[in-house]
Amino acid sequence: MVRVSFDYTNLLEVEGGIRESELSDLRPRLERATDEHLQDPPGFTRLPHTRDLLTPSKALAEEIRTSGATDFVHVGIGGSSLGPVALHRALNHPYYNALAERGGPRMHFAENPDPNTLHAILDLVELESTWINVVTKSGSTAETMANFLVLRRALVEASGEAGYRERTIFTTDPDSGYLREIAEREKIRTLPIPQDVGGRYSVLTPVGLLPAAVSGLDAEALLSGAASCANEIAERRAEHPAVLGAAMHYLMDTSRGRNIRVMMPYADALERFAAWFVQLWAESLGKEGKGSTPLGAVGTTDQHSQLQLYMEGPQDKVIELIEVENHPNDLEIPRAYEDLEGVGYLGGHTVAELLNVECDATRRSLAEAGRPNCTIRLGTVDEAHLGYLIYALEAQTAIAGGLYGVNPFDQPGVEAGKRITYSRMGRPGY
Ligand SMILES: O=P(O)(O)OC[C@H]1O[C@H](O)[C@H](O)[C@@H](O)[C@@H]1O
Repeated sequence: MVRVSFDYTNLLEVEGGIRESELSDLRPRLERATDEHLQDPPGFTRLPHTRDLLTPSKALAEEIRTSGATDFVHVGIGGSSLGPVALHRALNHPYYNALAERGGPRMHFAENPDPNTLHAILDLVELESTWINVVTKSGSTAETMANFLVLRRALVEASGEAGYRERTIFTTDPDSGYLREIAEREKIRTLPIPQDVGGRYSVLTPVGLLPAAVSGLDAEALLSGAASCANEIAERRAEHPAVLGAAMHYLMDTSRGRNIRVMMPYADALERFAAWFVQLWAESLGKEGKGSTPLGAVGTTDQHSQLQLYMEGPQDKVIELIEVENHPNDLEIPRAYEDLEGVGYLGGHTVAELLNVECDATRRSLAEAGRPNCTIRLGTVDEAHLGYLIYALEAQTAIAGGLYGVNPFDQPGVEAGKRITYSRMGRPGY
C-alpha cells in the first residue's frame, strides 16, 4: 500500500504563512490550470497507464542480465540521466557495484563529459562483457555523443564492430536525430522516447525503465505507484494535495518573495532524487523572468552546513522536507557509556529514529523561527512510493506552469550556450 502525504501546515500556520483567503482567491486559477492539464494531458500522463514501453525495456534488460554482462554504462545527461540515477541511488544498495550477489551487471552513469569520470569507468569495466545504453531524446546532445564516441571506440577495440553492435542500445526519438541515423546504419537496437514526453518528464519511459530493470528493480511497481497517483489526481483534481502544492509554492514565491525552494530529503538514498527534481522545477518554470529556484539538500547532513542560513538568513526560502516513515535496514544504537550523559542517552534508540527525530526537530525549529516549511511523507523508499512521488511532482510542476503562465515543457534558454559550443567545436553551420 503506497503512503505518500503532503503536509502544508507550516506553510499556512507559520508567521507570514499563506492565508486561506489567498488560497481561495487563487483556487479558480488552480482549477483552470488543473482542468487544462487533465483535458489536454501532456505526454507524461500516459506513461503510468501503458506497458508498451515497459515490455521491450524488460525484455532487453533480461537479455542483458542473462548475457553474462559485467557492466552496463548508461550514457546520457539532464533528463536522460537524472531520473535513472535517482532511481538507482534511491532503490539499489548504496554500494551496489561492490556487491558480489547483486544479480546484475555493475551500473555506471556517464553524464558529464568529464575525462576523469569517463576514464574511471573505462578503468573499471570489462569491455568484452560491457553493454552501453546511449540515451538522448534529441539524438545529438554534444556531451552524450562525445561520451558515446569514446565508449564506442573502446568497445570496438575490445570486441570488434560485431561486439560493439551486439552490446549497444540507443534510447532516443523514434523517428529522428543523428543517433537514430546511426542506429539505422549500424543496425543498433533502439528503445523509444515518445516525442510528446519532454526529457525531464521521461524517467517513466525506457530512459528510466531499462536501467532500472537491468539492475533488478521492479519497474512494474514504479509504474503502478505512478498510476495510483495519476488516478487520484484525475479524481480529486485541484483538491489533490500534490496539485495544491503547486498553489502553495506559487504563492510563497509570488506573494511572499520566497523564491528558493529547498528540497531536503531525510535519507541519503534520496539525494539524487532532489537533483532530479531540481531540473524538473527549474527547467519547467524558469522562463520570462519567472519561476522559483529549486535547491537540493540532505537531512541531517545539511543541518550541519545550511540550516544556519535557513534559520537566520534571508527570508527567501521554503524548506521542503521529505520524511521516510519506515527506513529500510534500520539499526539499533547499542547501549554504552551510560555514565556519560552526552552519549549514553542514544543507547536503545535506532538510527532511523534519530534521523526522523531530527527531521521533526528541523521542521519545528523552522516553524518556531517563522520559517515556512512543508513535509512530504513517504511510507518507505521503494519502487511504488517513488513512482507515486515522481508522478505527483511532475503533475505539480506542469500545473504550476499554468499558474505562472509559462510553457512547462520547453527549455529555449539552453540553446544559446549550445550554439556557442558548436561554433567553438567547429560544428558546420555554427
Ligand atoms: O535527451 P537529450 O536530448 O540528450 O537532452 C538532454 C538534456 O539537455 C538539454 O539541454 C535540456 O536542457 C534538457 O532538458 C535535456 O534533458
